[in-house]
This record gives sequence, C-alpha cells and structure tokens, in this order.
Amino acid sequence: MDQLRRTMMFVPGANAAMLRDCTLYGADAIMFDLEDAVSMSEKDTARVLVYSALKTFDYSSVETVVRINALDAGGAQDVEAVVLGGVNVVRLPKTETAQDIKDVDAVITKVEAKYGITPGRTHMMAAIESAEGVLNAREIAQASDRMIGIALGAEDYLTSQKTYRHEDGAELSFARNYILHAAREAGISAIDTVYTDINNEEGLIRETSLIKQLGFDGKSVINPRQIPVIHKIFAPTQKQITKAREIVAGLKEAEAKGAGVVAVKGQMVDKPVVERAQYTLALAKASGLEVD
Ligand SMILES: CC(C)(COP(=O)(O)OP(=O)(O)OC[C@H]1O[C@@H](n2cnc3c(N)ncnc32)[C@H](O)[C@@H]1OP(=O)(O)O)[C@@H](O)C(=O)NCCC(=O)NCCSC(=O)C[C@@](O)(CC(=O)O)C(=O)O
Ligand SMILES: [Mg+2]
Repeated sequence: MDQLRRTMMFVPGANAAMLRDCTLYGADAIMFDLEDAVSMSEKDTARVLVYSALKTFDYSSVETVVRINALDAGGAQDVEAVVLGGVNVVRLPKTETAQDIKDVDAVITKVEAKYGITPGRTHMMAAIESAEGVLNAREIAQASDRMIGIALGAEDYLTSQKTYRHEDGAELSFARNYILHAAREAGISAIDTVYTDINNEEGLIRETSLIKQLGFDGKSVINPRQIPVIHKIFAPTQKQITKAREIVAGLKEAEAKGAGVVAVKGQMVDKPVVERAQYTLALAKASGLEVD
C-alpha cells in the first residue's frame, strides 16, 4: 500500500532532546518544525539543529518532514539546509495559491542541482490554513509533481474564519471535505489538523473517528500520547479483517469460474468492494495485525 500517514508528529525544531528521541513513539512521520513552534530569536538555531539531526540520527523508521518558514521569512535558507540534510518532505505552511508551491519547488530544484542531489528526490506537501487556501486546494494539490499530500491547519484557518473549535467540528466541515476531495483528485494524501487539547482523549477519539469516516489518511499530532489513540482508530477491526478476507477469497473463486461479480454472505462483491477489502487488509498488515 501507499506510505502510511496515520500520524505526523510536530517536533519543535529548537528542542534538541525531542529531535533525538522523537522516533521512539511510533509515529508514521516526524515533522520537524521551523515555523510557529520556534520563536523568532531561535530560528537560526533551530535550522542548524534540524540539519544536524537529519545528518546525525537514524530516522530510517519514519518519513521525515520539515515545516519551513515562508520563503520571504527565512524559508529559502530552511529549504537549503533540510534538502541538504536529506529530508523526505518539505511542508509549506499557510499555502494560499498554487504559485506558492511552484516557488518552493523552484528553490528545491536549485538546491538539488547545486549539491548533486537526484532531481525530484525531495517531496513536498502543503498546509492549508485560510479561506483562500481552501478555495485553491485543487490547484495547490496539483501544483507540483513533488506533492505527496495536503493538510488542514485548523488553528490558523479558524482564526481567519472568525470562529473557533467546537466539539462537533461543524466549523471545519467544508474545509475538511474540500481538502479531502482535492487530495483524492490529485491522488495524494489528505492529513487532518492537530487536536490541541492533549489531555482530552475522548475528544481526540471523537475527532479521529470522524476524519477516518470522511476518508482522511491521518492527522498531524503534537504529543506522543496521541499516537496510539489514533493508530487504534485507524486499525481495522477483526470483524472487518475477516470480512475483507472473505471478499478477496470470493473474488478469486469468481475469477476461477470466469464471473466478474459474486455474492459473499448475501453481499454483492464487485471491483470497488474488492479494492476496499484489499485496502483494509493492507492497512491491517501495516498496523501489525494478523491478516493471513
Ligand atoms: C504540548 C507540549 C508542550 C506538551 O509537553 P509536555 O512535556 O507537557 O508533554 P508530555 O506528554 O509530558 O511529554 C512526555 C514526553 O514526550 C516528549 N514530547 C512531548 N511532545 C513531544 C513532541 N511533539 N515531539 C517529541 N517529543 C515530545 C516530552 O519531551 C517528554 O519526554 P521525556 O521528558 O523524555 O519524558 C509538547 O507536547 C509539545 O511541545 N508539542 C509540540 C507543539 C508544537 O509543535 N506546536 C506547533 C504545531 S501546531 C501549529 O502550529 C498549529 C497549526 O499550524 C497546525 C497545522 O498546520 O497542522 C494550525 O494552524 O492548526
Ligand atoms: Mg498554523
């Protein structure tokens, strides 16, 4: 299956201990932050620390992402440092237009050429954090071949919308659905926003269940305690795994008989049902569950 992105954990770039220990908690991706989790006075230090961490520590068990600053606020230096450090994905915050992505793409292309790095090796993703960004999500998602995902940044987005987080998430409904459609149209990942109330496990479960139901690939997280909660919700249940196995076996039987459609325990099984079953089994396997 595609790269698992159930959890993408923000790690403040100026915190050396967190940079060292962040792989211990089992997140699918680690997102080193050079933007809002770093004070203005620590921006240069954080850039150097993240570069050194990428060069020094073994992050091979995770996907590495760096949230850079805007290009006119130190972002160009951020890109040079982290592309040279070998990061997997550069995340642009507060993306408003496709041109924002093209501009960062051009800087990455220059840096890859300057240091003899395989062209296109560095991937990109966009965080969408404003009304303009949401409305341009389709063009943003397709702005570069480097794009692997788009994410909602709800804290900034809701500030721009003149509202705040509510329990039922109604205020995020349009942005979530639009971003998800834009990601699916482009064939890239859709990552939901952070849940900031770190001691509220019930709220995290409610929000994660909702975004999984919508079809998101995962969430940005800010604290290691959120990771197992989210992974548990994304893991298929034993009942879903059993059903998926029956469907895949049913298809094999149908193929052997030369039929395109078959009924498994009273349910019609055709191509989309089989694709979903195969995805369930791949997700179960990736979640470390027994599938055979
Ligand atoms: C919240 C808190 C201070 C709580 O700390 P506490 O220490 O009370 O937590 P504890 O649970 O006690 O920690 C137990 C152990 O885990 C270690 N540990 C904790 N967190 C860790 C971590 N993240 N990475 C690695 N290690 C970690 C800790 O060091 C300790 O290690 P040890 O001492 O060895 O036991 C801490 O988590 C934290 O700083 N989080 C990151 C915050 C952040 O990055 N915000 C910016 C991104 S959002 C944004 O910008 C909005 C957005 O832009 C988003 C979008 O765009 O998507 C939008 O607009 O919506
Ligand atoms: Mg933000």
